[in-house]
This record gives sequence, C-alpha cells and structure tokens, in this order.
Amino acid sequence: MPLHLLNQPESLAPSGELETPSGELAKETEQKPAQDLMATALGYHAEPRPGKLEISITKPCATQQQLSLAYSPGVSVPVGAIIADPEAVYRYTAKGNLVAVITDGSAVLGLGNTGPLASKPVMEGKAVLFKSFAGLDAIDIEVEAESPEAFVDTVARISPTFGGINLEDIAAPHCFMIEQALIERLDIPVLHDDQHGTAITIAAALQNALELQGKVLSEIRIVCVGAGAAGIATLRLLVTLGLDQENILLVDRQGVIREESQAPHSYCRPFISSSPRGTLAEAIEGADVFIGVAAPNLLTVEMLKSMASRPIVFALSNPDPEIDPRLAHATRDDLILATGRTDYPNQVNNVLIFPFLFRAALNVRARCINDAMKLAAVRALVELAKEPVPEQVLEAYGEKKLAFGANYILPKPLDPRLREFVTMAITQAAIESGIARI
Ligand SMILES: O=C([O-])CC(=O)C(=O)O
Ligand SMILES: [Mg+2]
Repeated sequence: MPLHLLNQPESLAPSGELETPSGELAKETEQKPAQDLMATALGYHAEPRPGKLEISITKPCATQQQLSLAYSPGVSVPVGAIIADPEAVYRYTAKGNLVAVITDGSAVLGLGNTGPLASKPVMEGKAVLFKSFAGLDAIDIEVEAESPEAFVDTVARISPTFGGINLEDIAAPHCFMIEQALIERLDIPVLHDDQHGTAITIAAALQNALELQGKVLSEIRIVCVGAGAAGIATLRLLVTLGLDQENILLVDRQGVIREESQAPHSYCRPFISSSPRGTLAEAIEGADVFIGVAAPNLLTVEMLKSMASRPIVFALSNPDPEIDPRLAHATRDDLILATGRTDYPNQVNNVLIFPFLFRAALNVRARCINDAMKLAAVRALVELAKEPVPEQVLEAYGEKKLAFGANYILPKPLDPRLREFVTMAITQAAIESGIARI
C-alpha cells in the first residue's frame, strides 16, 4: 500500500485512479518521476551520512586550558551564575537559540499516524528549516507517549533545555489540549505549527487570492475539508479576520458537520452548520473557496466545475493534494489554486511562518506567541507578496518572472527577505503587545 494511504480515513480515501485528461499514457509517464523521486529522496537522506543534522561546537576545546573552561572546573562558574539568576541561562548556554521540534508521530504530514520513529525524517527536516531559514538551532524529539497527559509531562520535563517548543504533527483533538496545557505550564513560547503556522499561511494566501478574484472575506462561502489541527485553527483565524461563521461548511469523513453528534470532537462546535447540504459534493456547489487539509484526491472534477465563478482552491494535503494541480487547471481557467508542495506555484506551507514566529519570539524572549504576533505574521506575508521579487528568488526557482498574481499569491519559501521582513513585523507586534521580555 502506498505510504500516503496509510491510516487514511476510509470515506476520504480516493475512490480510484486519478482521472487524468490524457488517460493511461499519463499514468505511465507519471510513474517514472515518482520512482525517480523515491530513489533520489532515499539517497539524499542516506548519503554521505545518514540523516540531515549534526551538532557542531561553538567554542574551542583543543588545549588543557580550553578544556578546563568548557568542562571542569570552569563550567561550574556559569552554573553558579544561573543558580543566582535563572535568566543568566540565556547568557551562558545555547538555550536562547534552541528550539525543540517535538511530536508523538500521530498525524505526520498527510500520512497519518506513522508513530514517532517513522516521523523522524520529517522532524529532522523541520529542524533543518529552522536553521537554514531563521538561524535557530533545533533538535527533533520523537516521543513514545501512551496518553496526551504523558506527552505533556514529557515535554514539560525537558523544557528547561529549550528556548521554545515547536509541537509538530500531533493529531486532533489531542493537539488542542496539549498545546493549551503546555502554554499554561511553561514560560517559553509553545506553538503547534500545524495549527498556527498553517492557519497564518492560509489566511495570508486567501486574502491575496480574494483580492485577485475581486471577492471579500466577509461575503464568501467557504468549504473546509478536514476538521483536524489545520482545519480548525484556520477557520478560527479566518473568523477573527472577518469570515462569517454562517458561511462555513466544515466537512470531515462523514460529510458536512451538522450536528453535535456528528462532530469528531468538541473543537468543531463553533463550525457546526444548520445547512441542508450533507455531502462534500452538495457543500461545494456554488462555494467560493475550498480549503483541503485532509487527504489526496477528494475534490473531483465535477465538484470543481460546480464551484462559483473565480473560485479559490487550496489543496493542501501533503504530499499529495486533494486534487491534482494539472487536472484542476485543465478543468477551470478562472481558478486560483494553491498546494502545499514546492514543485507547483502558490506553495501554502507553514515553512513560511514557523521559523520566523520562533525567531521573533526568541529575539525578544517572549513568554508566548500571542494573537497580535500571529496577525502581524498574516499581514507581513500579505504585503511581501506584493513587493517586486528579487533576482535571487527567480534563480532559485528557475523562473524568468514572478509578480503578484494568480500564480504568485505568497512569497516563495526560499525568499531571503522573509527572514527580516516577517520576523521584524512579528517582533514589533510582540513589543507593542507587551510580551517582550528584552
Ligand atoms: O511539513 C510540511 O510540509 C507541512 C506540515 O507541517 C505538515 O504537512 O504537517
Ligand atoms: Mg506538520
């Protein structure tokens, strides 16, 4: 069974082969790149040494004198300083630049419950992104936890090591309670990336897509497929930004969530609909926006055809989207489409945000990542997408021209301006909202 079908909710599973305009031949030619990707990805992870991370040392340790500073007896001096003033830990250790990427492996990408061990490449990957995009040191930690409480306890117990905690790929509904419990318990920033990193990125992308399609958030009708971490957090944020709760249909494996008893968990409650529409096909008819954070190939050609004019489709299941992008574009030419993938235009992926939320929070030693910081992050992405794109970005993506428009609604993840522009905006919000400690 292909990995992307593991643990997939039954009624969300693709109903068969993807319908492609060019039929069998298209299927055969698609298999080759897929095989190439498998071999290349395995080689990338295995060679020249296994994995994607190593630890490096930042102080010389080659002479007896240096050794006596790095270790006994010199190391006891900062210990004493930290006992006298716990804040000194930020001066004498790596804590202030160190983020833990922590998971229980229960909702890994769109792959489902892979367990902690198999999630390790993803968590190492997040650590790589923290380092390369925001200069933050990050360590992946995969936890075998028998309950959400045990997971919270484990994270809380190891938290003194870190300047921030990035929770990653934890299934709903436990992810909501886990994040809340840790925010309350710890005095360092805690963020569940798949909720807020994803929600912020979607909100920014949607604002820009709506502007291009000549629509406004307060008037559109939206269908969100997936009532997990990303779906719930995104709807919450969009409502904060002006989306009318009445215009939301939240769909999960049973269809549109219309009754308390249908809801997979209590966090769906604000989005329970009184609409007569019950299936995804019924929900999508006439809708302006489709947000998929669920599973591959759920959005059919017929459904896409039935959407309102100038529709917006965010097919964000990773790695395989809710509709094949080529198929979607072949079906409608008035569409704005985004995926979570690097190899198509309009990548809506939390990598645009999580490195900079933590960079900003750690820069000012914020106790938490608050709503003001999240909203500033949305605004920064919205604005940066409208700025002229530097040559360096065009080169990185092999593009001749990129400009704000249907195929460029968000900055590219490899845009070096993100680090300064987005971090500055979030930092400013942290300072103005009074949670900066330095
Ligand atoms: O890793 C990614 O591409 C985005 C993400 O957090 C996820 O899908 O869980
Ligand atoms: Mg994730």
